[in-house]
Amino acid sequence: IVGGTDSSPGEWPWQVSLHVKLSRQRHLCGGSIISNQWILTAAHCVTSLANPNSWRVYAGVLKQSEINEDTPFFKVEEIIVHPQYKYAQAGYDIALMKLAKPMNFTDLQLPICLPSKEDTNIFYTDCWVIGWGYRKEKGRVQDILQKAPIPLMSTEECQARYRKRRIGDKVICAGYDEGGRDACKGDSGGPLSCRHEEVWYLVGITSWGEGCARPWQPGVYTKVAEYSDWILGKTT
Ligand SMILES: COC(=O)Nc1ccc(-c2nc(CNC(=O)CCc3cc(Cl)ccc3N3C=NNN3)[nH]c2Cl)cc1
Repeated sequence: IVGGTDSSPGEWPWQVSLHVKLSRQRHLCGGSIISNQWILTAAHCVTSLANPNSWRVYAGVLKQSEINEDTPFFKVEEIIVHPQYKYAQAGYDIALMKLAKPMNFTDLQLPICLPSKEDTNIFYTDCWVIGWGYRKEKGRVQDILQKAPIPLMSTEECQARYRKRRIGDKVICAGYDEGGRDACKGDSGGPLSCRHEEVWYLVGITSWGEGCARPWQPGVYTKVAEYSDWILGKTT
């Protein structure tokens, strides 16, 4: 996250850190708890590593330094990538991870609400992007979970800023025309969380952008409300 600040313990209890363990282990992406057995993340996070056994899901953590060989994690039983996904800029950048065992909810690990598909007309005004990603384009993964408030942008405004790309209605853009606050490398798969009438909703999944926090280059997020049928169909 560029231009963010440290989060507090339990501030974003739905945020998870997705680690990959091959020879070494490292944070690869963010993700969101949507039920006691399902994590929602970005397809581009998992297509490189389709083997569920390579993944470790860490919930209830604020700092990456809390994670060591003794830290409990959730194993992944199944990974479901959206069938129309090709690459992030083409959309459908959404995937589900089924945990091998259901988690117990605690103050530090709780699900976030999915927006309903009728939600596409709610104008969210209190949205935050969260993650352990870089604070600048040539940076490194951060220890303390970062948060930044980001205003949503209309599809028309977003298309005007990304002239060479097709910005469809299944993505949502968020950013500042002056730049300065944005997601960055290592944040993808994580939530764009919006609070509406005291309830937090998973409005977007961090997907792509042209650089990080550049002027006129907003972040592009998978619009979760457009996928509620797909999510419910796969998880119930
Ligand atoms: C010790 O462990 C490690 O070092 N781990 C580690 C893990 C992951 C990565 C990593 N992840 C990605 C995937 N893309 C994103 O995360 C954000 C994309 C994005 C989304 C929005 Cl909305 C806005 C802007 C951008 N944007 C554009 N340019 N940069 N960011 N790329 C790389 Cl590199 C690097 C290191």
